[in-house]
Amino acid sequence: MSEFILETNNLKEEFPEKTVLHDLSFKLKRGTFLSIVGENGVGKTTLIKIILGQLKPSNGTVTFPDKQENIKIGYVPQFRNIDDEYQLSVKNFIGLNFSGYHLPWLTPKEKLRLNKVLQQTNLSKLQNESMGQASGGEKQRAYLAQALVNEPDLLILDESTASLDPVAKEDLLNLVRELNQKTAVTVISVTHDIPLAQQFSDEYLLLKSDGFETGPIGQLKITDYEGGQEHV
Ligand SMILES: Nc1ncnc2c1ncn2[C@@H]1O[C@H](COP(=O)(O)OP(=O)(O)OP(=O)(O)O)[C@@H](O)[C@H]1O
Repeated sequence: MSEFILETNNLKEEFPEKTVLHDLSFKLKRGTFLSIVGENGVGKTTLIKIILGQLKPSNGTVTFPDKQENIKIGYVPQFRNIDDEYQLSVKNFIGLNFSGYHLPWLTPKEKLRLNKVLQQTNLSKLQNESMGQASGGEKQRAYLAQALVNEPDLLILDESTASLDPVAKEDLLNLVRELNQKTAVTVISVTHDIPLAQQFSDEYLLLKSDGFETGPIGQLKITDYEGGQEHV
């Protein structure tokens, strides 16, 4: 198994109005918690879409040294509220994401996995509650649990804590960090919250309008971030 889960080489995305990602090359070590930061519009979500294979870069490549088909990716979206009337239980909501989900019941193996993920995300007690009645932080933990059911090698959080209150933000990231340290799942977190990135990550990737910077999180200075504090 390679030491690296993915690497990008000279990535560039040319949109009609704008070019983002300027010969972006970096290697991500397995087990790392990487925060991707940068101003609005510098290409953070574009990079995630390229990694997920949803968008083809205009130039450059993303490669998975251990072959793409062997790498499972879990994705946690930005928080979106779910209608109060949404009746699906927390447990069934999480189960929706099992790959090969096509039966109205779960296999014994899937049930075991679901119970483990419910425990890992502190949702066991809430499993039979309806998603509509869960708090914002609980809903977001359910999205995290959905991303975890297929035992991903790489977990991608795309501004997943934005719109949560400060306590729920920290709870979610504490959980992700614990999973990262216990199970060695690699984490990529896109965020505008520099203090939280500094608290929870190992490495950073700062995208800029004309380039990028990467290194250990201790080297990321708030002043490096164009716009600084006003975006925190
Ligand atoms: N499909 C597209 N066609 C044309 N332009 C696009 C497309 N997707 C993104 N862009 C433009 O590319 C730039 C980068 O978008 P992207 O969503 O990757 O930025 P971001 O860094 O994630 O921003 P934010 O912090 O606001 O979420 C933006 O100016 C956006 O308008």
